[in-house]
Amino acid sequence: MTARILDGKATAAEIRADLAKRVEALRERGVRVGLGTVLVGDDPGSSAYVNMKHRDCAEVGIESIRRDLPADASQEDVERAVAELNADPACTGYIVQLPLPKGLDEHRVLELIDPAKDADGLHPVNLGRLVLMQPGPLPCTPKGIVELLRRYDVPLRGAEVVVVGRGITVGRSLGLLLTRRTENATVTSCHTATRDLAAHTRRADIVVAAAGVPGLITADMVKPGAAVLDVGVSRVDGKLTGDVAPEVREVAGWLAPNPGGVGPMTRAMLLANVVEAAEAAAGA
Ligand SMILES: Nc1nc2c(c(=O)[nH]1)N[C@@H](CN(C=O)c1ccc(C(=O)N[C@@H](CCC(=O)O)C(=O)O)cc1)CN2
Repeated sequence: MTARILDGKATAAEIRADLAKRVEALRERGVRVGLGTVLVGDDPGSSAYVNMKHRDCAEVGIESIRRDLPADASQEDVERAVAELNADPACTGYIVQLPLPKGLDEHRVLELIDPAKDADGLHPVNLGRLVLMQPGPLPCTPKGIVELLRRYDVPLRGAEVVVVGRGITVGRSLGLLLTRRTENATVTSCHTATRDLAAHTRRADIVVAAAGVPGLITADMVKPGAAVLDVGVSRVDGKLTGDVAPEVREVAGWLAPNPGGVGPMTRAMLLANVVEAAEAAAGA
C-alpha cells in the first residue's frame, strides 16, 4: 500500500482563494481586515514562518502589520508591542510568534493579548472556551489538522487518535478539539514519559506526530491503512526533518508529509481566524 497524500499545500491554496472572496466582500462593505505579527529575534525558522504569513496576507488581500523586535528586546518592549496592536483599529487580529527568546515570559505576553484579537487562539480565555466547548478562535495547527482530515474524508467519529507531543500549540489543544462532539474521536496523549509509544501508535487509526524528534515514527509503529500526520519540525544538517520516517508511506493509508502537509494548513487557518473575527465584528 502507498499512502494517499494529505496535500496541505494544495488545500491551503484552495482555502486562501475562498478567503480572498470573503475579504473582498468585507472590503465592499467598508470593513478592513488586518493581521499583526510580533516577531522577537532572528531565529531563521520563526522569521521564515512570519514572512510566509505576510506573503499569504498579500495574496488574500489582508493588510499586514509587523512588529519585528531585536533578539535583546526586553519583556517591556514585547508588552508594548502587544499593547499597540491591542489599540490599533487597523489590526483585526494578531499573533506573537513562538517560541520567544529565552528570558521572556511567554505566558505573561499571551495573557496580555486582547482575547478578541487573538488570531492564534492561545489566550487563556480562548483556550478556556475550547475546554468548555464554547465558540472562539481555535489554535491554528489543530484547526488545520481537523480541516485537512475532513477534506480528505478521513473518518474521525469514534476513531482512535494518538497524539505524540503535548505542547500547547499542537498536542494539548488538538486533544481538546478532537474530543468535541463535532469530531467525537477517542484521543490518547503520548509524551516523553509514555512507556511503550509503539504499543499506542500500533492501535491508532490516526497518528499525529508532534514531538520534534526526527524519524520517531517508523513503519513498524503504524497500523496498515492508518492516517499519519507529520507535524514535527527539526533541522538536520540545515534541512527541515519531520517526526515520521519515509518508509511509513508504504504502510499508512493517508500521510500528511512535512513539509507540504500541516504547515501550510496552519497558515491558512491563521488567515481564516482573522477573517472570521472581522466577519463576526461586522455582523456578517
Ligand atoms: N504564534 C505561533 N507560533 C508558532 C506556531 C503557531 O501556530 N503560532 N506554530 C509553529 C510554527 N508555525 C506557525 O507559526 C508554522 C509552521 C510551519 C509552517 C509552514 O508553512 N511550513 C511549511 C514549510 C516551511 C519551510 O520550508 O521551512 C510546510 O510545512 O510545508 C508555517 C507556520 C511554532 N510557532
